[in-house]
Amino acid sequence: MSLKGSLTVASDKSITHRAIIFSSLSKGTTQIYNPLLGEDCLSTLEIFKSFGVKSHIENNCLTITSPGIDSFEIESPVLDAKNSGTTARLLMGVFPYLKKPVTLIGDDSLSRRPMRRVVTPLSQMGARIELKEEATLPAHIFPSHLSGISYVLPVASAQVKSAVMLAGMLAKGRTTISEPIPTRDHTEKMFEDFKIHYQKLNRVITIEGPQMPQTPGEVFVPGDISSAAFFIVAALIVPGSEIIINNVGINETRSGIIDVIQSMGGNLTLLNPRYFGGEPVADLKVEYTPRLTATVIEGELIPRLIDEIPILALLATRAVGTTVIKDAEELKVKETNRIDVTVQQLSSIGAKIKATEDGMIIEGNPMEDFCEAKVSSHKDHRIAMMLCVASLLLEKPLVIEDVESMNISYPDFLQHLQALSEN
Ligand SMILES: O=C(O)C1=C[C@@H](OP(=O)(O)O)[C@@H](O)[C@H](O)C1
Ligand SMILES: C=C(OP(=O)(O)O)C(=O)O
Repeated sequence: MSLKGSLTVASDKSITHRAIIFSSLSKGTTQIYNPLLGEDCLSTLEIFKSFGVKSHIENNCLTITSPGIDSFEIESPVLDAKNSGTTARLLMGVFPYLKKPVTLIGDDSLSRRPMRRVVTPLSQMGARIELKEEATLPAHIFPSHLSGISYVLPVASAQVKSAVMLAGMLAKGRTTISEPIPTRDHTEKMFEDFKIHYQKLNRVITIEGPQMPQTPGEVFVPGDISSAAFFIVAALIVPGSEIIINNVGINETRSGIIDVIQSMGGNLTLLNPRYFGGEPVADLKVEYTPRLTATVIEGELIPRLIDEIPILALLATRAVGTTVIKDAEELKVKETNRIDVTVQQLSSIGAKIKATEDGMIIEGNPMEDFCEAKVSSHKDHRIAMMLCVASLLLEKPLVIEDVESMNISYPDFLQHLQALSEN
């Protein structure tokens, strides 16, 4: 069954988290238009609501009214980031500034993910944060006076960069952060929107603190390229498909998937490029491509498409030749070990895919049929949606265990897929 028609995918998760954080830290009212109301962003919102921030959702607009960070009331000291790494890591940069100690917890998956990467720079700034021995949540975070530091990011992580940027904004003195490999720059853009002065020169960010964010009144969130990725790949591999995805963010730090698809010979065209709320966007036209060619995905490309690797692995199974994905060891510390889970799930339906230390190797063949199998998302939203797209290539749909994990980033995914299939 081919996919036809146009759609607007889920709004950007990374930008919505940051819009909620900055709106909550600044005094006054901010209207966030087109927010993502997926479970992860709601985890961020719930934490700020527990501090006395008020919110209201109407007509695709989230209105946040905050007394400002200096007037937060800490009613409950236990704060739950649930499944969201972005919530946990970015907010660790803010919590040492609070007037009372708090404990940050998460669900089973988040409680396995590494937190030392944020605690190390924050401790150097003077934060007192106690983690479990394994360097994971729960984290006990005590009120601390922070001072600026110079820090070179040892991992290419926008979450670590953003935690240090937020702490640097609230700290006394100069913070410099060097980023050897560029990562998504939505926090930098939000700094500009909320009037935080900083400099970025040759991958080095400098902030003079303390500074308090000031609301611009309105923030606009574009469509999420990481969510669009599932429909892009679906249209490329399901015969007869032709779709248009409206208003997708194509920020250079996120658009690695576009480069990869172009290098594979995929029929993907960017229409009407423009700006939407300070972020570059375009409408993406995608058509079925019978002959895709294998590629290599590595190096500086990896952070520009890190969350798209499970769905790109599926795409590679339909391309002619051997696709190699390397330098992607960060995938092992996402909601699941996404190298192992992607390889297990795609192998079980007949794909020729092998895990390596830092990625995977995929022998693609557009002619080979997938077979029925018992598959599971392992409670990872990106794996759930990747398996839904794989299912389009089978006669009988796959039964996917824990498919509802897609509510983390894309609650309307199945309705959107259904609507395109009916056209
Ligand atoms: O900053 C962000 O919004 C994100 C950064 C990335 O994580 P890392 O910083 O751990 O690479 C990404 O995988 C995650 O989905 C969202
Ligand atoms: C890794 C992800 O998110 P987070 O780190 O915020 O849990 C993701 O959305 O794929």
